[in-house]
Amino acid sequence: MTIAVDWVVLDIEGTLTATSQVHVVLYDYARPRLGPWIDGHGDDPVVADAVAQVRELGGLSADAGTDEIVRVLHGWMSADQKIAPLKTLQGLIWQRGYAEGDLTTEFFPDVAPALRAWHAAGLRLAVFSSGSVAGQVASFSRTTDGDVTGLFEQHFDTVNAGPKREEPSYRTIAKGLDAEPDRIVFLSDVPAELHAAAAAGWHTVGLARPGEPFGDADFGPHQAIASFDELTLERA
Ligand SMILES: CSCCC(=O)C(=O)COP(=O)(O)O
Ligand SMILES: [Mg+2]
Repeated sequence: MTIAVDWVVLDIEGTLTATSQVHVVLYDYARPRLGPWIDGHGDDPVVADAVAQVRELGGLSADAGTDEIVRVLHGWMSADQKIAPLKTLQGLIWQRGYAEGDLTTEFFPDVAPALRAWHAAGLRLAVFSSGSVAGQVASFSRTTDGDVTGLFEQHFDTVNAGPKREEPSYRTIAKGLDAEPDRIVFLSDVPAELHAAAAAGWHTVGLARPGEPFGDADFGPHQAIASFDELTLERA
């Protein structure tokens, strides 16, 4: 499959990394650290704002303590609800984890060679993930394929773009990239995300990676591939 575009926008979980990299490695790392992080960073306005959002969205009282907040956050993680204040707090914890060498991102084997080839061919790379921008950048800074942060020009999350399954988020990103929608391709493992991107006029490619949650999914009108090796991208 060959597609000619200027921008390649990539999802992370299920597209660049195995789902277990997020749900097991990263979630297990964040889980016991949420409470201590909240207690240790009460002066950080980002943390204070996230905590206030957890109280509101989690139906807690305004004076709910850290234990109650952590219980809500753990519940969201168990249900894999990618709610913005949870992603913000996780991102801060992961940022520290990568900086201290506790965490390393493992990409699928086809990913780093493809990213480097597309970048070398003049394609511009960006990310759209539910993971916070801080978490995205940190996770690219220390991978089994080295530091790949320099390959990416822009990062989008549910805070600066919006929900991944809603068309307006993709219009916001296209504006941020200063690109016409038909000059952008979105790569994701989640059909509902691809539907939203296609509704905004983007090219779409589904990742049906064997053994992943969406490995056998019905990608409908979207072309589906099992590996980046099956995809040729050219600069428009
Ligand atoms: C270090 S970013 C981790 C990714 C993450 O937290 C996540 O929820 C992945 O969601 P995606 O939208 O990339 O499927
Ligand atoms: Mg995904």
